Amino acid sequence: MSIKIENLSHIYMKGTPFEKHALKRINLEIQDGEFIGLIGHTGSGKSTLIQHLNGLLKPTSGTIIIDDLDIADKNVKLKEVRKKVGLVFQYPEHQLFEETIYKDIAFGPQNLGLEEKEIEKRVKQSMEQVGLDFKELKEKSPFELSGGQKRRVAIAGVLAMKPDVLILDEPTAGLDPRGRDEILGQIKKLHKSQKITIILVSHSMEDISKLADKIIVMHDGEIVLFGSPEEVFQQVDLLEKIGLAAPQISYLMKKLKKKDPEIRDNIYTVEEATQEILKMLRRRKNA
Ligand SMILES: Nc1ncnc2c1ncn2[C@@H]1O[C@H](COP(=O)(O)OP(=O)(O)OP(=O)(O)O)[C@@H](O)[C@H]1O
Repeated sequence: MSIKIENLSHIYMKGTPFEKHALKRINLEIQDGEFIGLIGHTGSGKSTLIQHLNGLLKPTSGTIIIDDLDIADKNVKLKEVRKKVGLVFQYPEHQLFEETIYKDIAFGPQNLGLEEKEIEKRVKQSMEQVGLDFKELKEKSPFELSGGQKRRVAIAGVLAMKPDVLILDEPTAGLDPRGRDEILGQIKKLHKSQKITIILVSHSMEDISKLADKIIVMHDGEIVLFGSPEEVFQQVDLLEKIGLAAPQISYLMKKLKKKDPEIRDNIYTVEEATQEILKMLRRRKNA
């Protein structure tokens, strides 16, 4: 499902002393099935942008067309928009409230008025899609699960609505490295198997670079970069100016790899880069 945003602006508390121009004439086109990473500092406008995509926020001006549907149009029902676009909020496990995992995931489809048989099918499928065992876990309380598993239940709840676009706001926030890897692995699998459009919001260039086909970089309410990871990483000066320095490491390590092919791929942190450079120096010493 394609998304086309034209001249989208959003001003919070317009006309008050607290007025905030959170989105400034955003233009963006996302193609069906793309995996998009959305990155930017706190306050750059990421959450404001994604909340427009499922109708939670209305534009101050501009249009958002999702699959030929102008979702800002007053006549378009929010229920229709939510069926197309699933949004997983930050810390979605805080919104789990039913006594069993089944009931929690079934909540959305029940609201759609689906038959019990279809609901069960969807709960089962969406649990499988996030790597949770249906039989073993369906009657358990969500609160018996680990942080990462709870989050997967919350994601399954959104998947059970069968959205064409899945937006995840900081899905790895607050998880330990294992939980992070699990969630990212599941999201990657999901994209591959379901071919849905995914927008992954993150502060971590590392997470995003591992998964996304294209990266959107936001700064102060504007999209300052939009392109493949390779294209975005090459804009070293701009990224440095807005304080997103990490991709520089990846970019420089790629350059270094041309001189020493044994350097491994996908290095995004200072620690990893240091390790690889030390290994490279050792290799040279032993050569
Ligand atoms: N409900 C609101 N009322 C007023 N201002 C708001 C509101 N929500 C966000 N803002 C402001 O709008 C700007 C963009 O905020 P937004 O939450 O979209 O940024 P973000 O990039 O998602 O940040 P984070 O990474 O912290 O989630 C910020 O300056 C923020 O303070």
